Amino acid sequence: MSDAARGESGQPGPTDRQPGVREREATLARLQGGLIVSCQAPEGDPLHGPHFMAEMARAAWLGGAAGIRANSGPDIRAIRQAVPLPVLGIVKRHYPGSPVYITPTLGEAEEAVRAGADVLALDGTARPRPDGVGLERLVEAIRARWAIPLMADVGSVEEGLAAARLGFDLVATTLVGYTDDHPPLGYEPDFDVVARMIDEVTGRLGVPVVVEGHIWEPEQAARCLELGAFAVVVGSAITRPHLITRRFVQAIDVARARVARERVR
Ligand SMILES: CC(=O)N[C@H](C=O)[C@@H](O)[C@H](O)[C@H](O)COP(=O)(O)O
Repeated sequence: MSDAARGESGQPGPTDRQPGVREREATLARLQGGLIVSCQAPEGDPLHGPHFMAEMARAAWLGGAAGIRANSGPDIRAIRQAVPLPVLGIVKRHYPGSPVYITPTLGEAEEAVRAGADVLALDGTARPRPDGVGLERLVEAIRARWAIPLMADVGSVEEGLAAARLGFDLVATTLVGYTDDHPPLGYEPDFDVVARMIDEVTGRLGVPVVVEGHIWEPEQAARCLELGAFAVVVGSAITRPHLITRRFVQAIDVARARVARERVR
């Protein structure tokens, strides 16, 4: 959301100037067919904090990223100042007893919008939210306040269809492998789910699908786009050095064990 859209007080609300249809369409057009780099480092991570995330976003921008996904008001604000790219904003917050943590309530939505998110992403599953407000009502409340494109992070094709019917501008596969609907995934997205999501959500309902999560190779990202994805989001494989290191170490450990076995024979 542009500074003008946040109004003179800096406090967005129903009366603030909002991005027009053209501005929203322009934001989505900039993301279409591109790589969105998720720059996130949770507390405890060596790169945690807005300074590191802004620099990470700058590196992604230099590499040709079309957009950035970022978590928390401070990170979104810093990244927005650092790079001229659309920011998909989320605020992750864990509430006791609630499985929903990606922009779970209106409060987190407000934090992301105030920080300058150009697209707001939120958990688009039907799972219970910490404040008991259902997804449909939350979407209504957000829409009543801000004219910002909304992206639903879902864990199944059914949830993708439901989110598309609720009027989300984008549906993302972010939570596939993280809910009860699907076993955990490794270093590859579930391409069956990706293909079905695109067929159903984009093919039948005309809502663009973003493939996010478990993309570790450039070829996987390219395959998603060939299948008809609107854009792809890559996080860990680009912005989480300790996970990238671990992958190399695991491969080396496997090779070392194999060599040792062959020597014994
Ligand atoms: C499930 C969940 O909370 N996903 C989060 C969403 O914001 C991030 O932790 C992921 O890093 C992001 O989705 C990108 O995925 P990957 O890091 O696999 O490229």
